[in-house]
Parts: sequence; C-alpha cells; structure tokens
Amino acid sequence: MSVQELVLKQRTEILHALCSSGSAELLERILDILLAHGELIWEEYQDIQVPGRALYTKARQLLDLVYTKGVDTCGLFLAALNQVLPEAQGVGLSFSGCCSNLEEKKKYQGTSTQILLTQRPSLVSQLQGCIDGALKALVISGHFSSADCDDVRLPIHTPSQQARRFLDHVRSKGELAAKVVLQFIQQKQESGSQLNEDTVTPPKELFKYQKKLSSSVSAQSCFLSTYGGTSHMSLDDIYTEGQLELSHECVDVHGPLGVEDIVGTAGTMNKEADTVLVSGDAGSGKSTLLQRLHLLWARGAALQDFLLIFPFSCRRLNSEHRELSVQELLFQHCCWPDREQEEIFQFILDHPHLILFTFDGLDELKQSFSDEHRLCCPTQRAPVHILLFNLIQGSLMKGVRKVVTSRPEAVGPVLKKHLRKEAFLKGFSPSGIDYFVRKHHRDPTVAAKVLESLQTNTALLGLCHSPVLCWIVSQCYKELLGCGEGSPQTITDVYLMILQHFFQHQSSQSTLGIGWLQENLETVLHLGQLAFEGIATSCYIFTDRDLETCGVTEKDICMGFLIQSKDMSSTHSQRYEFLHVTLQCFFSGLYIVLSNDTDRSTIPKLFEPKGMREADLRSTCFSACLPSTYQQEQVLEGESTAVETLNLQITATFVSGLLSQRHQSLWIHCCPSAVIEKRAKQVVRCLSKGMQKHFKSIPQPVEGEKKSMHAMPGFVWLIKCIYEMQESRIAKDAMSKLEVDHLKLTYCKIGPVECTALAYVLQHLKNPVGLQLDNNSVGDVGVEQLLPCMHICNSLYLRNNNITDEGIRKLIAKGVQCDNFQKIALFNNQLTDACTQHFSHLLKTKQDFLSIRLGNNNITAEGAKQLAEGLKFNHSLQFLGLWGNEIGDAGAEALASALESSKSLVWLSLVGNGVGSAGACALANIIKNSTSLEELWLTENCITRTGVECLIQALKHNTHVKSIWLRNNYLSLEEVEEMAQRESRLVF
Ligand SMILES: Nc1ncnc2c1ncn2[C@@H]1O[C@H](COP(=O)(O)OP(=O)(O)OP(=O)(O)O)[C@@H](O)[C@H]1O
Repeated sequence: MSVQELVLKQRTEILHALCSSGSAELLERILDILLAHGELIWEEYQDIQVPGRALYTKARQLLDLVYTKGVDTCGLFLAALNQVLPEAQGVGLSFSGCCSNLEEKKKYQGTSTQILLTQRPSLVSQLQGCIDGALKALVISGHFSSADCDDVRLPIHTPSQQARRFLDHVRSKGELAAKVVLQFIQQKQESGSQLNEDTVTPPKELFKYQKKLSSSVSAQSCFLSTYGGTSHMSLDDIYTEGQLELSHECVDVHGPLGVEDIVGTAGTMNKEADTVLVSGDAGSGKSTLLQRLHLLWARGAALQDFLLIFPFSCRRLNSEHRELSVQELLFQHCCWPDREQEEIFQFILDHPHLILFTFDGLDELKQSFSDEHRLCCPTQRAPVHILLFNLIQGSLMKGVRKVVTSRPEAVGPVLKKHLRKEAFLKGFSPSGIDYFVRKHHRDPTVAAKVLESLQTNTALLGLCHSPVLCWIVSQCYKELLGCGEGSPQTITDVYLMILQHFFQHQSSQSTLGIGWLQENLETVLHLGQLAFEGIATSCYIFTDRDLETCGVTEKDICMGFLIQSKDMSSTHSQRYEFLHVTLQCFFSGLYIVLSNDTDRSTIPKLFEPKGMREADLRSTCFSACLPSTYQQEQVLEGESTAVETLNLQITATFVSGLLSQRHQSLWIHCCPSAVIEKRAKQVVRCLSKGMQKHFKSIPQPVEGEKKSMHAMPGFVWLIKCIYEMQESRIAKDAMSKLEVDHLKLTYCKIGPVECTALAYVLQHLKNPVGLQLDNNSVGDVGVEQLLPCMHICNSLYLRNNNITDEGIRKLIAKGVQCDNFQKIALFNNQLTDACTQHFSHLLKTKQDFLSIRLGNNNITAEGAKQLAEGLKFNHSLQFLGLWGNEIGDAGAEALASALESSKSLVWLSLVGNGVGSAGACALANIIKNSTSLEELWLTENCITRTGVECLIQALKHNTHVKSIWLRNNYLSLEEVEEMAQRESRLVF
C-alpha cells in the first residue's frame, strides 16, 4: 500500500489521534514540520489556520491537502505524525517505511526569513520561556509595537502557540525583524540561559569607526560658525539653553525639554514612528541645538544609548546629485570607515536602535517631503532626497531614531503623520538673553551696559528673543551703546548695524564716515546679487563659480559675511555660505533696493503670497543674471518650496525696512533718489493691497454674532513689514479699512517681536476690538509691547503665554487708564498672589470692568483675599474665574464676604480650589443675597454633604441662580441622588 493510500485508509484514526485531546498542539506541530520542509507553502498554512475554525475541520483540510499533493507529501506527513505522536502505533496506526529523520532535511541556509521557516519546529521550542526577551529585542529594534506584543502574549494561547504567533508576526515584519530574532536566539545559545538580553557586542572595527566618527563630529561642532568671520567662539563658551517645548498636541507634558528629552519618551504621539521634529523660526537656534547635541554625544556626555550618530545638513545634501545607497550616504557624507565597511554597515542594519541620524534644515532641501516613492532596501541606490524621505518615514532602516529640524511653515500634514513627536524651539527666554549677553562679553561692565540698554529699549529686547538677533546685538555692542536716541527698533535696523559693524571691522580708518555704505557699495552689490539669486533658487551654498558670476572678490569675502561651508565629507572643493540665512535675505533685500538691474515687477512679485517663482524670475531681467546651472535646476524643480517662500518673505520684510523714510538718506549716494522713492511707493502699495485682500476674506458675521477675523497666514508677516517701515501713516491707512469686533490670533507663534508690530498697527483701529492671542509666546516682554494698543482693546485673551506677575503689573498699570478695556483672560500662565494686588487696584479703579479669568495659575488664599479687597469696592464685575488655583476655604470665605452684596456678578468659577464644605457654606451667603448670580462652579472641591446642605438652604431664598456645578466632590451616590431630587439646580 502506498503512503498516499495509507493516509486515505487511516483517515479516521489519524483524525482521532490528532484531535481527540481537544488540543491543537499536535496538529500545529505537524504543520510546523510540513512548513519547515517546504511541503506546505505559507498561504496553504494560513488557509488551514483560519482563526475560529474547529480543530477537526482544520485537520480534515490538512489531510485533503496532503493527499492531493501526492506521495512525497504524504510520506512526510506520516513521518511527522510518527514524530509528534510516538504512541501512534499504539492507537493502531502504522507508517513504516516513511522518511524518519526529519531534522536532517534542511539546515541554516537562505535569508533570515527562510531560516525562521526551515527551523520553525526547533525555534518554537527554543522560544518558549524566553518569548518576553525576544519581544523586547524586537521592540528595541523598532520592529514590534506594543500592540504586536500584546497580540503575541494573549493569555488564551499556550506557550508554544505564543511562539508560533510570534514567528508569524515576525514574518510579516520582514527580513530585518527576522534577523533580530535569529540574533537573539544565537546569543541566547552562546551564553546559555543566563543571557543578558540587552547586551550587544559590536565588532572590533566598529569601536575604531565610532572613535573616528565621534572625533570628526566633535571637530565639526565645537565652534559656532556665526563667529567664524571675525572671531572664534567655542560652543561651550557661548551655548545658552533655548526654550524648547513639546507641541501643544502633547498635552501630557509641560515645561522645558533638555537634550535627552528630544529622543526620550516624553510627548510621544506616535509610537510607531522614529522621527522627532524640532521646529522653530529662522535663527531660533535649531542648528545650534543639534550642534550641541552632537558635541555632547561625541564627548560621551549625552545620548550614550546611541553607539553611532550620523549628522546631516540638508543644505549640503542639496549639492549631492548622484544616486546613493544608504551605506554610501552614511559613509561618504559623514565618516568613512577605514576597514570592514560591510561588517560595520551590517552592524548598523542589525542594531537600528543604537543609531541616530540628524537632519538639519529639512526645509532647505530643494524637494518638499513626500512619502510617495517607497524604498525599503538599504543597498538600493536612489536620489538623496528619496533616501531621506524613506529614512524619515521608516520604510528604510526602521528603528533608527531620527531628529529633524525645520521651520514650522515647511512642515506639511504628510510629514506630520510620520512624526513620533514634535518640539518647538522658541528662542531665548528673558533670563536666556541675560545669560547669553554675559557669556558673550567677558567684561562684566560691558555686559551690564548692554543689558541696561536693552532694558531701556524693549522693542530691541523683544528682538533679542531670537538668538541670531541676540548674537548681532551683542556683536555690535559698540554701535549699540554709541547710538543714543537712535537705538535700533526694527529687524532692519539691527541688520544695518551688523553691516556697518563688519565694514568698520575691515576698514583701515578707525571710524567710517557718513558715506560708509557708498564706500562699500560694490561689495554690497556683489554679495547682494549672490544672495538674491540664491534665495530665488533655494541655493545657500556657493561654489567659486557662483562667486565669480556675481563678481564676488577676495576682498568681498574678507568682509566676513561669507564663511567657508563646513562639510563632513571631503569630496567637495571649497564652498561658501552666508553667516546665516537671514543675512542672505538681508543682502538679497539690499540688492533689490540698490541694483540698477531691478525690474519694475520685482517688488510686486516679492509681496505676492507665493513669492517669486521661477517663471516670474524668468520674466524679469534677473533671468539674464542667473547662471545657467540655476536656470536648469529651477526648470527641474518647478514648484517653489515653503522655505523659498519664507525666505522671500523675510527678504520682503527687509526691503520694507530698507525703503522706509528713515533709511533713505543712506542710499543718497548709492542710487538715484527718484528710483528709491518709486520703489518705496511700490512697497507701500503692495502692503496696502495685501491687507485689503486679507480683510476682504473675512466672512460676514452670522446674525447676532460679532464680526470676527481669524488671522490667515501672511497677516502677521504683512504687519511686520508695515512695522519695519516705521511710518504711522501707512499703519493708519492699512487699519482704516479693517472693521471687526474680534481679532483672533491664536496659535500664530506670536512672540514679543510680533506683539511690537501688532501694537504698532492696531493702535490705529477706529473701533475697539477683542484681541485674542491665546496659545502664543507673548511673555512679559510681549505684554509690554502690546501696551500702545491697549486703549483699543475691549478684551484681551492671553491664555497660555508664559506671563508672570511682572507682565501683569505693567499691563494693569496701563489698563486702568484705558476706557475701552473691560475683559481679561489669563488662564495657564505663571501668575501668583503677587499679581492680585494689581487686579484689586483695577477693580477699585475701573467701575466698568466686566470679566477677570485667572484659571490655572498659582493663586492661593492670600491672593483671593487681595482680590476680595478690590471686589468690595467694585460694582461692575460680572465674570470671575479662578478655577485650578488653590484658594482653599479661607480664600472662598474672603471672596464670599466681598461678593455678598454684589449686584453685578453673574458667573463665578472656583473649580478645583479645595474650598471644602466650609468654603461652600461661606459661598452660600452670596446665593442668599444675590439678585444677579446665575452660575456657580464648584466642581472638584472636596465638598461634603454639609457644604451642599448650606447651598440647598441658600437656594431656597434665590430664584435667580440657574445652576450650581458640584461634580466630583465628596458625596456618595445615594447623597447625590437624594440632593439632586431636593434641588434640581444642583448639577452632579
Ligand atoms: N542656544 C544658543 N546659544 C548661543 N547662541 C545661539 C544659540 N542658538 C542660536 N545661537 C546664535 O544664533 C545663530 C543662529 O542660530 P541657528 O543657525 O542655530 O538658527 P536656526 O534656527 O538653525 O536658523 P535657520 O532656520 O535659519 O537655519 C547661531 O549661529 C548663534 O550665533
């Protein structure tokens, strides 16, 4: 009888032997063997193992399949049965003559995925008892998510089933995951059962490579390039912590982040992703932060969980026109291994969790991020931007951590969905400015003078929150201290200062005359042309040929505005870049203002929202100036990237400043005044048109609602341009057509600089507005900048803006003088009891003030008592919100006694203040007497039955109150039910 006939004949017995125990183990072991020997293919296996199918059905299906596959398969099946069921003969089965030595059939050959299959039976038994370790290895390598682990560990599975499930999952994750498992098993075998599952033993050559990489990273990052032209400054000597915060979507974590937190778990939004984004405006210190991170790693002072860090600059990657594999990218652009390249790269592939890539300035990459072109193979060559995008999204080298920096405007939704988390770099805090200036100036007297002059010029102080501006101001301290009344007010003023400073530095005379610009006009125009053409084509690194085309001479280079470009790879010849991209924008602006070649349409195009596109450029006479390489590149790239638009906007801001009346005397000997005047008029027209367009887009209000404008992108930029012009006539004109009741600028990244510009224009509004600036970075300096427009604000919303008592002191001092000012909201700031005396003063002074909301600050009973002092004398306040503070029963009592006879109070919120029953009873007195109160919020206040009884009694005398909110207090369910029945206005 053939084995095939045997399978058919003994079908019933086989089924009984496999299934009668009710356990799937025997069947599954046979399936393992058949898979390992290739007698079943994966799809057939899955076909049988459909979840939820009865064991007998599965076994029958297998028997059918085996039979149809023929003699060989049947032989193997019976041998497998013999192996898993040694007692088979005992139950009347006999399969003599079948292949009996199953293990000898296949050995460790092929890809890791294949090995997992051919060794499946032994792997299933080896994995039992160490499944947690194996899962951990895959989580660390980034191949498994916690959901995958949960799925494997499901308690309904036996240990062997967990092992099989584990192997099935690994198969679905691909080759790299399979490799991790084999490595894990191998290590386990080598070191016996006591294996430390976290230990990774890198090959010897890797240590040499690591040493080489870290010394090159260290050399690249120990100096700051902005000091390159004129002086050397080590990063250690000047580094100042910037304000780094998680994006507002990460609600769980607050407060500043340190270097380790960037790659740590805090704020993780998407566990599957490996890319962390650090975003911030131009000059906010993103590159410097990465530089610091690299340096600390190279010194062994931080991020030591990473064995290798590979730093990339997107700006430099733009110059890589070859197709590369990841291996070539790493080794050619970061550090070349002297030996054993393959072994080192294999280690990198095998241990992705020990590797960190950083990509600085993703926004400067010529191509915008896209996840359309997929690439998974690390040895496959592709254009560099494709490699980069696949690394970022994790389809290539999954598990390698990436830190990417970019300006926020350049981050679209496609990139966002691949982000593990996002952090914002907000520049220096006020104490950061102090620290930076003191570090910059070794002489404490000079530092003190600079800081003093900043305190007297708060517009400039506001600008110094941006590190690059703080650097300029510190660099130009002599000019700053010597300028008296004419102290800089605008960004253009600051950049003109550095321009003069650098020329002065190179000048043979000790001081430059009034014609300093004229003396250096050629340099300005050469660098200006280089800058302008670069901005228009997203080019930030220049070759000798580019310099030559624009006539940049050795003398021009020596002025210090250009520095030699750093490059980790040694393949490129000498290249140059501007000290900072904002300086490139400034030179670009100077060129537009001063060049004879400027076309009439250049300025209008600069102010168009999308900036000057390639097609526009081509139509101007500039196309003739563009070197052919630029033109070709532009034809290839087509669409301008977000950063191009941003840089053009910065350029436009400088053009506005440079063409303002106050600077026109500078150009007298450099450009005919008629030309300058014409260009200035063009700018004014563009700004006015831009504002009109913006206002026209405001929707008409729904009936009964106020007309509200939510600032669109571009609004803040236009306002900043108007501020640069420093002509109130222009601001007035722009605002004369704005007719809204409410101006909403939430989440618009409004910092002190933007506040200065806002106040400059809004003060000219005809009618009062509500100004909503929630969730920005206004801070105390920003608050001070807003004072000039306070008189036009009837309400001011400043939720979540890092404001302290000092900011409030200044705000209220001005607010009490403003007739329109009636409402203020300051949730989530840093206010303490010290601010309440100012509110008390406001309440006493302004008998028409309507609303104070101070939720989620640090106000205690003392603060409440101060407020109560003011409330006693106030007859207008309708809304008082103090939720999330700590006023306790004493604070509640003080407020209650002050508000007992209030005829205006409509709404009072003391949610989460620990007022307790004593506090509730005191507040009941307000209810007893009030004829105005409608809502009282006492949720989460540790109130017991006693407190609620007081409230119920008080309500008996009051028909005006609509609801008292009492959720989450110390009440039993029965008490809640009973009291809710007695008084329907209590909300539990
Ligand atoms: N944390 C810091 N400590 C000291 N100086 C800093 C710091 N951050 C920035 N600076 C100064 O500001 C300059 C500009 O900063 P940086 O180039 O890091 O900004 P960025 O955000 O990367 O700008 P961009 O987006 O334009 O590339 C630095 O060269 C340095 O002089």
